[in-house]
Amino acid sequence: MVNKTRRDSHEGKIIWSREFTLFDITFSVYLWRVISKSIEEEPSLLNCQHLSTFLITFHVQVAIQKGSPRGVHFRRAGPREKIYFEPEEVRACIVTCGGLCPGINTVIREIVCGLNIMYGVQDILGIEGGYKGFYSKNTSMLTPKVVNDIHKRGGTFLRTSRGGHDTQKIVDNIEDRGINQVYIIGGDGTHKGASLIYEEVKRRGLQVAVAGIPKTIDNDIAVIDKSFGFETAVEEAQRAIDAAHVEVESVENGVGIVKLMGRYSGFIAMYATQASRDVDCCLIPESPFYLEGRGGLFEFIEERLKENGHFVIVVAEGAGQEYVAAEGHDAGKKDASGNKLLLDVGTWLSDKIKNYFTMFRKIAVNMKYIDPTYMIRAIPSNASDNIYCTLLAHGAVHGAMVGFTGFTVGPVNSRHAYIPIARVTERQKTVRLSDRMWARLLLSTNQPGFVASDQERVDK
Ligand SMILES: Nc1ncnc2c1ncn2[C@@H]1O[C@H](COP(=O)(O)OP(=O)(O)OP(=O)(O)O)[C@@H](O)[C@H]1O
Ligand SMILES: O=P(O)(O)OC[C@H]1O[C@](O)(CO)[C@@H](O)[C@@H]1O
Ligand SMILES: [Mg+2]
Repeated sequence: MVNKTRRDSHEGKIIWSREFTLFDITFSVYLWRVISKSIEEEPSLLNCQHLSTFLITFHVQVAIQKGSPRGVHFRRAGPREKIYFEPEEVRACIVTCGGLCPGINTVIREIVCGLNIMYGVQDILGIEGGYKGFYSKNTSMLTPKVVNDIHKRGGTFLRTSRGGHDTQKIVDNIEDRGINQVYIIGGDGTHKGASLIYEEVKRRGLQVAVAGIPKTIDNDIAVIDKSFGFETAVEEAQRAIDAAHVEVESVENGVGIVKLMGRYSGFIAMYATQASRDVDCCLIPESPFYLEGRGGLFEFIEERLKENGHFVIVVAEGAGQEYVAAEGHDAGKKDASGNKLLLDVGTWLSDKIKNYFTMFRKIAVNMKYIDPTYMIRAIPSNASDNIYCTLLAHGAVHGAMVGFTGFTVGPVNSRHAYIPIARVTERQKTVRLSDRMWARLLLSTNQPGFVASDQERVDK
């Protein structure tokens, strides 16, 4: 399927087996001059001598990210005519870090099968238990047979962890084990770690490809259109919302709350609300809200209870953290990776609504609080995420085999591309309140915009 490279061992350089014609070279130089003006973002190469080859196909191989005046261009993901690594010389490893997400096992499976079946790579190691597994655990051998059924299970076959990223120890280990391709599946934190590994590998002059595969159920990774597992999560969230709706419409003054994941980004809550149509109000971290007074949540609940007899709220776990913290709950705790541990906005909101209606409005509300967060995160990916995971894994494999390094993969404006890791770690993706999706949500729920001033809130 691919032309292999020839190794010029005495100089430690890689040269292509096919000689370029003068036309190829002239054309490449011409293309380079024209195209380089518009290339802003490209992944690093393990060896600069590859450049002319890439240029020949480059003009049809870019994906463009909106958001800057000229757009930012990334190389298209996919197989290339020539590869950098001799398959029999590849020793690859795969590691999974951070929280769970539907589809991780599919990505692991497809990296293994992609390497083995498309390129004939035999030597693939599984790093157990996240970054710390590089230096504290034994590795396991991964073959298509070993990973054959794992996509049917949730979680990660390789296990995961937070914390424990020690760049020196990890790269020592990569060097000691003779690993030359590192596949890292994880979220923003994991990619920050991957970036440090890539820098250290480069500093030591190792010919090791470092490839990231973005994973986060929160869909908060910048640049890419969406992250894998997100669709599965939105679909599974419907079951919890349906249950809340059934419960509250079966009783008098039923108020249901469903808490969904989303630390700083309310994508799951926003999409699950839109999909369901049984939700009266969606609260996300990006959109401030308030409870009391004119235009507040309590007023809205009371109106809807009078109108429909029940009310369903979807709240993202990161929403309203400042209110919960203001009530004396300890907000300073962090997990092993340094992420802030969130306070439980679901139980806080439940108590607030119950107290307000029973004590101040003398209305007996029937509260039903559902927290399906881990149930949603632990399931296997649905059909469309499974296909998506396959594209990501194969994209990463093609990129590493061709000699790219320090990159992550993902769709940019629907085109799978190679994105320099630094691009996805510089910011987190959040819901833009000025975007059409949020406007559609407001139209469908007709919830308050929570924009009244303090004065307007009290002017009844
Ligand atoms: N700034 C950083 N530098 C180096 N390593 C980091 C950094 N932040 C996180 N890591 C490492 O990355 C791994 C995963 O990080 P984290 O727990 O934040 O999850 P994540 O990758 O962001 O995924 P998710 O948010 O979806 O759970 C951990 O092992 C952690 O030590
Ligand atoms: O409890 P854990 O496993 O640390 O993970 C919880 C966090 O992980 C995430 O799912 C991100 O992976 C967040 O939405 C959530 O706050
Ligand atoms: Mg994270």
